[in-house]
Amino acid sequence: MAEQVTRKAASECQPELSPYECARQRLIVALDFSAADSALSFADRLKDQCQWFKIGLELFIASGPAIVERLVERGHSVFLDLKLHDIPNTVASAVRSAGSLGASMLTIHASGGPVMLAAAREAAAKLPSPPQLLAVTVLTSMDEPQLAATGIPRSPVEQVRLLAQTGLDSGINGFVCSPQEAAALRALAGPSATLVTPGIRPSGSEVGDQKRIATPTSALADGASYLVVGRPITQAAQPELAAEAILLEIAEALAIAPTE
Ligand SMILES: O=c1ccn([C@@H]2O[C@H](COP(=O)(O)O)[C@@H](O)[C@H]2O)c(=O)[nH]1
Repeated sequence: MAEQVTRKAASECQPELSPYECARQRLIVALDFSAADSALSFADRLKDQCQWFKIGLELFIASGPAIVERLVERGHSVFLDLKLHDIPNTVASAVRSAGSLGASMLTIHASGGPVMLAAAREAAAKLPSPPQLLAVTVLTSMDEPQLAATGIPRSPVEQVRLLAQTGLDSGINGFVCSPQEAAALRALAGPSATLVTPGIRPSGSEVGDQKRIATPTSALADGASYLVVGRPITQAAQPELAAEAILLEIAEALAIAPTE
């Protein structure tokens, strides 16, 4: 195979980095805004603190693919959270299109099944500089009754394990799960897997529509590679202070118990 560089940032930090620098590499801020200008000015406010930004469906649909390039141009790493879920041929084509934009990570739904996952992996593998594919297991807004309502008679952790095993069997080694399943998924997937956890809530912050949450400290202790935080930072009265408090909590957790 031709030499290929995956645009994945290392989830473990180099030993020479301080815990604070390492924290900067492991926090992903969700830019859930409805316009490019608001997202970019918010990213500029946090530019000295945050390396990673997540672009989700709201921003991507409102502002188009150019938003990825504009964040990358500013020196940021981009997690493109499009949660692709369609027939294998369509997902493979979407991976080819999205994978050329410059994002470092791209999501697909694990529940699309093994054929779809393998098609996505094969499409990514042919790109000159592919993003790391992350398979979304069970959305952090789902609990057991919500799963049951969609015909899934399992607990979230059982369903996360099942979908992650499907991902692993299809050659995918990165997953989105809630911090409550991080320990189980780390045990299943091993130390080299990338575990990205939304549903992060610092103590005392509003939960909103999330169902399976944990603090930054707990998520890291359980083996999360990256922590995704949206509203606790974007909706804070002083986002810089909110981001700083989370970075300090991550840095402290890493200093006490390096997780990788
Ligand atoms: O299971 C999932 C997958 C993705 N997300 C996304 O992460 C952020 C979380 O934002 P908060 O404001 O911190 O709740 C958001 O963009 C979701 O689309 C998720 O929450 N859960």
